[in-house]
Amino acid sequence: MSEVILEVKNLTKEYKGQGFEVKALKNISFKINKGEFVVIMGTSGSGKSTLLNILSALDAPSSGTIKLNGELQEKLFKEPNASFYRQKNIGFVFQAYNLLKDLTVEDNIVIPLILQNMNREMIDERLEEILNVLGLTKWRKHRPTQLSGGQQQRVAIGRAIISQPPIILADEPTGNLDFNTSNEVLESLYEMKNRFNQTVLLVTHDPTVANYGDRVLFFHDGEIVGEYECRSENDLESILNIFKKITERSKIQ
Ligand SMILES: Nc1ncnc2c1ncn2[C@@H]1O[C@H](COP(=O)(O)OP(=O)(O)OP(=O)(O)O)[C@@H](O)[C@H]1O
Repeated sequence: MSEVILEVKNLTKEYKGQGFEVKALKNISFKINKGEFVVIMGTSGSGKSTLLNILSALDAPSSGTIKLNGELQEKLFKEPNASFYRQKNIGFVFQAYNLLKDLTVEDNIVIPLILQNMNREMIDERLEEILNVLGLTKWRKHRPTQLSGGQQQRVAIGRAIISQPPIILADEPTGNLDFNTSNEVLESLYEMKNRFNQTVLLVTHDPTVANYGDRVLFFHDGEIVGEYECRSENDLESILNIFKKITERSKIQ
């Protein structure tokens, strides 16, 4: 039976201010199994960033629970618990790469293991494998400014995966890349997830990107309004159709 890595239950988030109240997440529930690549695809303002912020412990939910690796994350939203939780549990891949510009490719990739005080021999062993799978061996001594956008994002993927965290959260990881580079980066991410049985949750508004997932959850107006199991590379049309229906419905409302 598949092992559940992340379980989100009845999650809500309300933002209240002077004269406004927004329900950014309305009773969201879903599960992700170990090794699954799940994509959250949604219209603008559907609550994708809100969800990622909560899963990263950058923001607290109004109600609901998050279980990661079988552990209920109750006291999560208070520093220093939040930083510790992030370091232990989450690999991040951002749209803007967020690499340290003064460090080489290899030093950027090993940061999470240095923070964990792993011994150098083990670090080097993992580093070689990651550089190899990501095709970055040749660039290992380069600094981020000496790399293309696609190469920088592959470094960020290496950094996210090297500690094999329970989950990788990827926020529009190919938003700054052209179509071909975007596909290359997503193929790298997919290959890495297969190699290490890594669980990935990726957020996007782009159907082509969503097509790389094993499963797509469709978000609209703070709710999960659809789900699609990807079976082959020909899923793009189905994903597009579902997304079109969702956006058309939102125009009617
Ligand atoms: N700090 C905040 N204060 C008030 N409202 C907020 C805040 N952050 C988000 N919202 C509102 O919550 C809703 C969901 O926003 P969110 O940023 O999660 O959407 P999104 O799906 O990530 O959108 P996009 O794809 O455009 O980035 C929106 O209506 C937004 O205006």
